[in-house]
Amino acid sequence: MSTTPVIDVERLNLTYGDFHAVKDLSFQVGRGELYALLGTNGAGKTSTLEIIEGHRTPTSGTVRVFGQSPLDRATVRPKMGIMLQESGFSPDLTVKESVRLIGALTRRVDRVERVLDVVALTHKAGTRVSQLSGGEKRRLDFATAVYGTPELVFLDEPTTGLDIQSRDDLWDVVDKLRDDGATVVLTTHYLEEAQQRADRIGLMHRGTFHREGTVAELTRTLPATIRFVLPASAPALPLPAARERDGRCLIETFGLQKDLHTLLRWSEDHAVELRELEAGPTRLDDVFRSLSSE
Ligand SMILES: Nc1ncnc2c1ncn2[C@@H]1O[C@H](COP(=O)(O)OP(=O)(O)OP(=O)(O)O)[C@@H](O)[C@H]1O
Repeated sequence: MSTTPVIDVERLNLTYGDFHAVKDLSFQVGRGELYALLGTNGAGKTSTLEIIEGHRTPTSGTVRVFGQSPLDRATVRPKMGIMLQESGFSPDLTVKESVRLIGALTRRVDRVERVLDVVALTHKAGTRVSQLSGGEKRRLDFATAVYGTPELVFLDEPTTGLDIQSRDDLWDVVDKLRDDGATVVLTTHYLEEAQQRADRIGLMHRGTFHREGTVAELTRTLPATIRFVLPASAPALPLPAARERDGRCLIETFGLQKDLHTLLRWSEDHAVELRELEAGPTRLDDVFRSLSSE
């Protein structure tokens, strides 16, 4: 089996006039991986993806997709399924005509009926795009990533506007694509989805990676949290805690189990109820907040 990464980005730079949008970015995505490119607004995610997808030329650096320049569109493009934030299908086309158009544009082979079934739009095949609901439009956008079972799939905010059932359905389809060997690059502002789904995450901030690694690697550097509400009459806590409004307390710790044990024993000894008690490891949201405040 080939060990060449599906995506290989080396010292990528992009400037818009004198604005340096992507700065010396390097990363690789291996075959079969789900890689989430996350970041603050304006971090440079879209710019980076546009270069990898072959829509934009970098100012400097090298990008290889399947070992080739993404600007070599005739070779690389048929292997990519790109679900943009908005595909821009003509509002006058029907759903079926739009799906057929994907086949013509990507030059991949598939059956339109199969794709309609996979994205649950068979019952809307004859409906014009202009008459679809927001979630249905999003499922039609998703057809671009499904048509012809591409080897590399880009999902740009794929679940925005989808109800919970449609989200689960979409992820089931993505799982199937991955079972067939597809590599997936995801961008999303739903950090929980990235945390659950991604093998690795690149966290961008101001044009460069702030952190990169597995979710475990990203969260390991931050303390776990214990949150609860304390009655006003409670005696002094056994551990240092930040006091927030209305008796809310926050303990940050690298020894979650030990500190939780200390706290629970203290509450029992003093007959103090810790209301709304929550304890858990750092979530990706917390990593993001620490980033935004830098
Ligand atoms: N065509 C352009 N001309 C000039 N500046 C641009 C252009 N496109 C993007 N930028 C700037 O480059 C920076 C990176 O933009 P980009 O769209 O790549 O960020 P992003 O991480 O995708 O952001 P978001 O999460 O807000 O969509 C931003 O500051 C943006 O204003």
